[in-house]
Amino acid sequence: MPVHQANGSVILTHPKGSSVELLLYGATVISWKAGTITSPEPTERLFVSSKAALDGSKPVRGGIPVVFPCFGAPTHPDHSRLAQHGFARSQVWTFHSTVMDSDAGVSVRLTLDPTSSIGSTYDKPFHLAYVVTLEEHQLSTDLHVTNTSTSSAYPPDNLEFQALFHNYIRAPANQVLVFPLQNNKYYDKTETTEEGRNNVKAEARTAVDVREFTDSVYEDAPPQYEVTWPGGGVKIEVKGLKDVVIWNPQRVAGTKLTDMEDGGWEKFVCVEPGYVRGFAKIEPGKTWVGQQVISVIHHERRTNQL
Ligand SMILES: O=P(O)(O)OC[C@H]1O[C@H](O)[C@H](O)[C@@H](O)[C@@H]1O
Repeated sequence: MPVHQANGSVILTHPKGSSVELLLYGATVISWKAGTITSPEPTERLFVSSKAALDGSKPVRGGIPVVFPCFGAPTHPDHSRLAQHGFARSQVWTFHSTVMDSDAGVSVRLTLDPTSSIGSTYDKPFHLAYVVTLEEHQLSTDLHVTNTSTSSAYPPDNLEFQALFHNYIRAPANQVLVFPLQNNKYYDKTETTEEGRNNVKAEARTAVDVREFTDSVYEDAPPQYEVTWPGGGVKIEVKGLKDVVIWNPQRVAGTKLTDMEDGGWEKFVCVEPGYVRGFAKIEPGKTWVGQQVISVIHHERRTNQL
């Protein structure tokens, strides 16, 4: 059975051996195993802290949490009562359907609609659909956000939101490079003052590393980037997700996270495609789609690109 559901989790298995596990809680992908052409044995590609809560008591520290409708602390009046990163990562989603089940790919759709629990802190009408697609060497996640308002008032009852895929890519953090982001503008959330955090910087490096505590929001990033390390890597292609956040807490911030295993920060880099600078805006009845396709890189790091 290529799509198997049990105890609040959904497991997708591809005929060529790759697999994905996601929780209905937060629609969080907690495992993606895939091989490469030269090393076909399916290998875990995501990091989940051994101290992560997987029982629905708090967002998962690892995998791919879905951030919606605000990134970080809320800054929009519609989000003012929400927690950091919004509610999508801490609500139980509904299994809607198997979208595809073939040699080309195995794909499922989860949905999230307003509930009384969500309504206590967020009252905008919305419908979310999350489609997760597994191929032999590739994982795609698509978030469809619909403004379900039926109001015909003017000005329109727009849905304004941020969205992001918080990918914890399993990798030797101190050897990771992310590129191409040279000359891209970014905001540095490790700055200690509000003024410093709001100050736009230009990325000087040919490739970005996370050997020090890093929390950078790249605005209007390219639609494709690579995350590589000696002997491995992934390529991320995006649609509708104009920004990308690169985060690694290193020891300095990692030890403050109660659900981070000791030294966990050495085992991943978060490369998070999103729409997080400003707000995506959709009119009543309209749908917005944000998509990422993560592929395993088969070649060694191409140093001539750096
Ligand atoms: O601890 P969390 O709420 O899961 O957030 C983890 C991290 O998410 C993003 O990468 C933000 O840019 C960071 O500032 C934040 O620390």
